[in-house]
Amino acid sequence: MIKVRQTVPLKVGRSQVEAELSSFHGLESGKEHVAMRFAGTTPASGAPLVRMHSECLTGDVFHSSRCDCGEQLNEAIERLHLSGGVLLYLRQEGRGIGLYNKLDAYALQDTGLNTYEANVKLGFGEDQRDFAEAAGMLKAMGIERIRLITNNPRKVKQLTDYGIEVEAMVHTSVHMKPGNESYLKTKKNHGNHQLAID
Ligand SMILES: Nc1nc2c(ncn2[C@@H]2O[C@H](COP(=O)(O)OP(=O)(O)OP(=O)(O)O)[C@@H](O)[C@H]2O)c(=O)[nH]1
Ligand SMILES: [Zn+2]
Repeated sequence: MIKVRQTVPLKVGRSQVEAELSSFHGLESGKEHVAMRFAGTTPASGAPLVRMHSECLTGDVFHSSRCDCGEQLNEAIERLHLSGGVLLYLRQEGRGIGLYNKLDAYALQDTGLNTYEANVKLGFGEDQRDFAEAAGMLKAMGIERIRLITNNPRKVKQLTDYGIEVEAMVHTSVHMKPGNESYLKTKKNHGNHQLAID
């Protein structure tokens, strides 16, 4: 049974907005997933807005050109600051394969494989993430109905299967930049991400 362990106030994001950071007991993976709750300046009525973000050290921290993760994280923090809601920051680097393996996958992508093929070539699944613990974290916070910020239908399906009602999928903007165009196109064409690109 997952329970909230500790909650502390802090300021986050580029605009240093107020949030509450929570850690958890009972995460079987042993990963240090956290949740950040935002009060919102003009909270909307209805189910709370949630962003379930998988860790990407290269994108979130170093603003790597290869992906859109850091931009999506910043966008989510800004939206949650306005509307209120929760950010789950999940320590599932590289779609669950870890940082070192993700770097191997990047090296393979430089030889012509796409992001999914590179995972498979390394002996992993295309996407190894499981969102059971994320669903448990939401329930521990008393949240069972949400609007989810994502373009990824797999996240919606998994949360639904784990007993969270996803009332709406709230898409992020497309964060295309030199270096991540084929990554985004592959997410759309192979991963069925709902991205408004050709
Ligand atoms: N294996 C692998 N992982 C990657 C690659 N590029 C980004 N990632 C990881 O993909 C994950 C992206 O997470 P999210 O942004 O939460 O999810 P998403 O599946 O892109 O879906 P959205 O909710 O629409 O953003 C992070 O863990 C990144 O580290 C890659 O080329 N290979
Ligand atoms: Zn990334």
